[in-house]
Amino acid sequence: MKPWTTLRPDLAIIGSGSGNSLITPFWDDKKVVLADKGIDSTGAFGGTCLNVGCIPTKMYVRPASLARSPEEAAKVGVTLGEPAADWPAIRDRIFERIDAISAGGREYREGLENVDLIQEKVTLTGPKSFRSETTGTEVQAEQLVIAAGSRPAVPQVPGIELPQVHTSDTVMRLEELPARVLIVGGGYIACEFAGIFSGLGSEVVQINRSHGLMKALDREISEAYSAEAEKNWTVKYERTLASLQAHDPTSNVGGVTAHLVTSDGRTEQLEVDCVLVATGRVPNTDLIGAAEAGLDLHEDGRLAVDRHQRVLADGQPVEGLYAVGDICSQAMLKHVANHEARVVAHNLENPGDLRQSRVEAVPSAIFSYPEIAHVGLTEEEAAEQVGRENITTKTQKYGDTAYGWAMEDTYGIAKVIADRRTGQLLGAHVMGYQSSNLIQPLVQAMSFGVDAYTAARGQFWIHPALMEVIENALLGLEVPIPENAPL
Ligand SMILES: Cc1cc2nc3c(=O)[nH]c(=O)nc-3n(C[C@H](O)[C@H](O)[C@H](O)COP(=O)(O)OP(=O)(O)OC[C@H]3O[C@@H](n4cnc5c(N)ncnc54)[C@H](O)[C@@H]3O)c2cc1C
Ligand SMILES: NC(=O)c1ccc[n+]([C@@H]2O[C@H](COP(=O)([O-])OP(=O)(O)OC[C@H]3O[C@@H](n4cnc5c(N)ncnc54)[C@H](O)[C@@H]3O)[C@@H](O)[C@H]2O)c1
Repeated sequence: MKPWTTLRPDLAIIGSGSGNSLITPFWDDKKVVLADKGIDSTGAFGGTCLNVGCIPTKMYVRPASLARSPEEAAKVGVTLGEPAADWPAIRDRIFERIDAISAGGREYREGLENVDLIQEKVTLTGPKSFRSETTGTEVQAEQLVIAAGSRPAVPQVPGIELPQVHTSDTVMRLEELPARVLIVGGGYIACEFAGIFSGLGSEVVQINRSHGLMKALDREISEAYSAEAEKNWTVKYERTLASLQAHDPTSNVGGVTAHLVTSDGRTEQLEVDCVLVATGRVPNTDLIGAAEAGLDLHEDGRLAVDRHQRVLADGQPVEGLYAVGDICSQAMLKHVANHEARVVAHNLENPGDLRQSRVEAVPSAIFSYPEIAHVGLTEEEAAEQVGRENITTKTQKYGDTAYGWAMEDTYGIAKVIADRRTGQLLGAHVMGYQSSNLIQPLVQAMSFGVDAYTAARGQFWIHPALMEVIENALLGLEVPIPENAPL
């Protein structure tokens, strides 16, 4: 065992994902400790988004959607050749870029005189102190930010440890494109990978415990998306994974038999080459020993924070102790973590002028096939919050706009929900081509409090761009026309 060294920095951070951005020039003449154990599967620096999350997944979504071009082209009279996805080339293009960025980020931090990097797992020893058993370092910080993220939740069924079984942390580095993939789960990660693997040419079977996919979304969108997914790959509802058995237990290349159980108790078997488990993510509060350090947790294991992102202990904010990202946020989204990091960066530097993080109009997108984007309330939530009689909704089909005709689109929809008394937008849900971009004017209107009529008529919409689907959705709402409204 190494002798213990004690560091007393002005700022310590656990987590090099969103936490890494907190080391602003303000800290140049002060001492900072950054602790990160690295991504479990690769040891990489820089957290989930860069290494195993948003960025590599979307770099796979792009080739997968290009591989679908022949079906899209055929709708408008163009015949394209049979697509062939070169998985090793796609994988290497993605990770050559990402691994270099991660390595460069680590090297940069290692080279900074004012920053000590602890590249090991650390555990809290008090609200603003932690230790690394491996390096024998104890850190007692003036201010501490916990940005330790989340990890995949894996159901503990027999065979789950087989090498053919993956989470999003490992599946993107497979040697070959699997011919048959079983995807377990009906949420973000499961739906994105179902789109990727089916687009690239794998035979995909997606199973979900209940009926329908993306069930946390507006019901109309969840139903429309599920119907499209069912056309694009095999979806089996009301099934859980009971166990997995390797065909050849001594090899990690052969297939596996997945034993499923239906909700009415029947058993089924599936032969696949690879299993992706995407059944949610858990915050890493247990890994850092948050409860043992006396910090408050939500029921789902997240750290409890106030609007200034200060961590609570016994219901009270601990001065100089902050959290950002998946470890504390209900929405496990990178743009939320980034916003919280900007707020915390300000609060660390200005303890006498604390700012709050914004929780209104948080959008997100599911980059599946089709793509979905949403912001604000679902229709059910809106009806509950303001009364069903006070809401107005409009669902605009892409296919009923000029660009939708050009695309020969058959499934794209944009749904908007507003308060019919004031015209304020309450929620927006878009499914279809480029929905993650199309939704942005609605996020903007909600963020700046622009009513639906003014949002529609107070600006030009380029004709005949696909964005007209959003203009038409807004114009379809039954909302008051403000006095002197734009024409
Ligand atoms: C497959 C996938 C796709 C995604 N796609 C999107 C997307 O398209 N858009 C979007 O907005 N969001 C997406 N997300 C979510 C997004 O990646 C996360 O919300 C975001 O990366 C969280 O950042 P963070 O800083 O909270 O945590 P992380 O980036 O996970 O950083 C936490 C760091 O803390 C380290 N750590 C944990 N415990 C310890 C410890 N005890 N000691 C030392 N170090 C420790 C970890 O190793 C890790 O490096 C996706 C997530 C996944 C998994
Ligand atoms: N594009 C994006 O923004 C993006 C992409 C990926 C992930 N993420 C973030 O990461 C989070 C985690 O993603 P996720 O897809 O793992 O979680 P999720 O919460 O979106 O979906 C989890 C799914 O697993 C199912 N499930 C849970 N426990 C199960 C069990 N024991 N057996 C069978 N099924 C089970 C749930 O019913 C649900 O369908 C998301 O909530 C999101 O915040 C965002």
